[in-house]
Amino acid sequence: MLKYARSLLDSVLGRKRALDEEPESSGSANEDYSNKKLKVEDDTKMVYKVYISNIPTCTSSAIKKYLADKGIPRISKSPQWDYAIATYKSKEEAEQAMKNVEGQKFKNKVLKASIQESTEEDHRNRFINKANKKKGKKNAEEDADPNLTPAERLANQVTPLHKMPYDEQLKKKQRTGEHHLLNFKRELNKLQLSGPERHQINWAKQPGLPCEVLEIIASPEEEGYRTKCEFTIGKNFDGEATVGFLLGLFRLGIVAVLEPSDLKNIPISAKKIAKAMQDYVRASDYPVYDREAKEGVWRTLMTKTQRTGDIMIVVQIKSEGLGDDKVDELKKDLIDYWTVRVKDQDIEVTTLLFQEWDGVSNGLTDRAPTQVLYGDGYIYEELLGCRFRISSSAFFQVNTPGAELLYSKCAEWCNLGDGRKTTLLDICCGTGTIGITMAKSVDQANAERNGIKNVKYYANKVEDRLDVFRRKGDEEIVAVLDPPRNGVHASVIRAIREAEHIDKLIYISCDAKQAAPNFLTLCRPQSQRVKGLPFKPVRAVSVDLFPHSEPSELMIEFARVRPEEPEE
Ligand SMILES: C[S@@+](CC[C@H](N)C(=O)[O-])C[C@H]1O[C@@H](n2cnc3c(N)ncnc32)[C@H](O)[C@@H]1O
Repeated sequence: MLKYARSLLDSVLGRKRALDEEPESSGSANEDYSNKKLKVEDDTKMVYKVYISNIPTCTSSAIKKYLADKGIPRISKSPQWDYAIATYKSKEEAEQAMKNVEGQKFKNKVLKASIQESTEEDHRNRFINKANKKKGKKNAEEDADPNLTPAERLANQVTPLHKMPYDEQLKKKQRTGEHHLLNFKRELNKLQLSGPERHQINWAKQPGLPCEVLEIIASPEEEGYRTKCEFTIGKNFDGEATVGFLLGLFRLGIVAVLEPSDLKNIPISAKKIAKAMQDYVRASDYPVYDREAKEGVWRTLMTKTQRTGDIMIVVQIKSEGLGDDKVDELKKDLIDYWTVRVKDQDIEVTTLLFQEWDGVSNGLTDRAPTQVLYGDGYIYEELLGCRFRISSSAFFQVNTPGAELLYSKCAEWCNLGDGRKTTLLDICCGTGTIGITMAKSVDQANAERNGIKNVKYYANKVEDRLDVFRRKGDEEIVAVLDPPRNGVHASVIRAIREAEHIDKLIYISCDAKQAAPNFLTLCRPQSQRVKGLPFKPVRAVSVDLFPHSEPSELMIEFARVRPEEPEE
């Protein structure tokens, strides 16, 4: 009988998601929406930055309050900076701000102030350069190129490989996968080992790659493959309400939102929905949310557009100050818009959801409920002949045909279903796609007969159910671990090692650099702390689920190193 361990039901119930970076700026509460400083109409206009220095580091909220009292309500200040920056559009205002603080004492330090002037365009380009350097982008120079249109800059930011032919992208990703494997081997060899167990990593002493590396598996679709998109609602450089992506990093000062029309990874259906939302917001009486002033109404639009044709739309607003009647009116109008008025644009919404979020974090959040305005709050996707129900917060691979190739390869490596009694542990299973598709494809008759009843789910964090690994029957155990970006808690890897009946672990990683500590714990020689025989990598393959972007999935098969087997 196959049995599947489900570690977390968050994809069904709705749990954690990464939140955008928080802004460092403080804002005044009552500004006119039409007069935002993010509106850039003339690139030759000047910007005046007041640098206030000699501030103790790690002092953000205190200095913000202090400067606000001195008539400087908006500053940029990071805890590690010993300075703050206030930006003005007029020289007079900047000079006044400088006068207000120059020579003043804050926490026993005498503040200094100076003004730096530049054009709007220089100001913007500097932020773009900074953002790119921070991301280690090689094309930072290119992005600073004044000949690049903002749309080209956005494409470089969101899909940095978009100008590279796809076969070149694949070669690059193949090399990246191999580089991660070599690094992992290098780190393993760096361990200071003195005990007799050090021979357990003799395999890592061999030159070259630590295991067989197969040729990268390409995405079946190169463009428009992203089923899930989260768009920001803000203003473009002309101050018009726009639904798209932020150009650059907000905390570095880039606040313009650009339409996704030129982005290769966004499907036409999602672009169409974003445009329809933009039309709606532009015609609305309510302003878009300003991330700096933390005012306004329209915040985020999320779309999930599946291969089945199902469409989920989630609209997030800041409702503070609107009052219940206005919010109800707005919800009714949204329902009418998305279910009736957009029909002529060939948009057939399956379910519409709504989130009210007054907090400062950007993007959809698990800290506020999501209300279902239309439909039942779910959509469906088909994958390897199985049908999955997806909620608004569910994790589901964003490239369905690519995920099919990944999971098929995983099933091949698991090598279940040739009559042997096997238990598959699908660790961090989310919606359960890996286990369920394998149950079907591996043992079709059995799956049909049982209606995939041979599955058992544990809706917990995997680290809270380590007992599952200890359960031992007479069957073979194969484990698949498909964790979040940063891997799993070391206790999970230690528990897998201690479960000596587990001989094979297929580790799927979307960020092999972050998962490297897990690989090390899995393969390092036995010690007081890390018990159980180690594993070693036997084969690996990259699977590209994100054409035109940097990441790809790296799947590694690890096998238990048994003493009777030569480790070399
Ligand atoms: C990369 S996804 C893989 C999901 C699954 N294989 C699928 O395709 O739907 C990682 C999953 O692990 C879940 N997760 C995150 N932290 C976890 C934890 N501590 N224990 C168990 N699962 C966790 C996430 O919610 C997410 O669903």
